[in-house]
Amino acid sequence: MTAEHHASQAFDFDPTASSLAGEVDPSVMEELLSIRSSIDNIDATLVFLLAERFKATQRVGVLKARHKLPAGDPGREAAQISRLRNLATEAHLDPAFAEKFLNFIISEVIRHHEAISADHERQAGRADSAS
Ligand SMILES: O=C(O)C(=O)C[C@]1(C(=O)O)C=C[C@@H](O)C=C1
Repeated sequence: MTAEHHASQAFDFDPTASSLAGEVDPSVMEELLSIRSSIDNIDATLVFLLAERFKATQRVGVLKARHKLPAGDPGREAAQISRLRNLATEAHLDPAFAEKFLNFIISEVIRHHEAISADHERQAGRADSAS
C-alpha cells in the first residue's frame, strides 16, 4: 500500500459522523465535536502506543521461543498488575479497569508468543528431518 493510500484512509475519517446529527442543539453539537477531537487524538496515540508495545513483545516472543521459555510469566504479571493498579489510583482511573485492560493485552501477547513458539518448533522439526 502506498503512502497516499495510507493518508487517504486516515483522511476518509469523518470526525463529525454522529447518529445525533440534527437532533441536538447546534451549540451542544459544537461542544461535543470539540471534546471528540481530543478523544480522536487520544485514540490515535493509543493505537501507536499499542503497536509499539506489540513490537516489543514480539521480540520477547522470539527470545522465549529460541530459548524454550514459557509464554507466560505469572510473577512478572503480578508485579505489573500491582504497579499499574497503584498508578491508576494515583491518576484517578479505576484500578480494576486498569487491571482488566492489562490482562486483556497480556492474554493477546501470550497468544502471539504461543504462535511464535509453535512456528519455531515447526521450523526446527523441518530442519531436523532435512538433515
Ligand atoms: O515480559 C514478558 O516475559 C512478556 O512475555 C511480556 C508480557 C507483557 O505483555 O507485558 C506478556 C506475558 C508475560 O506473562 C508477562 C509480560
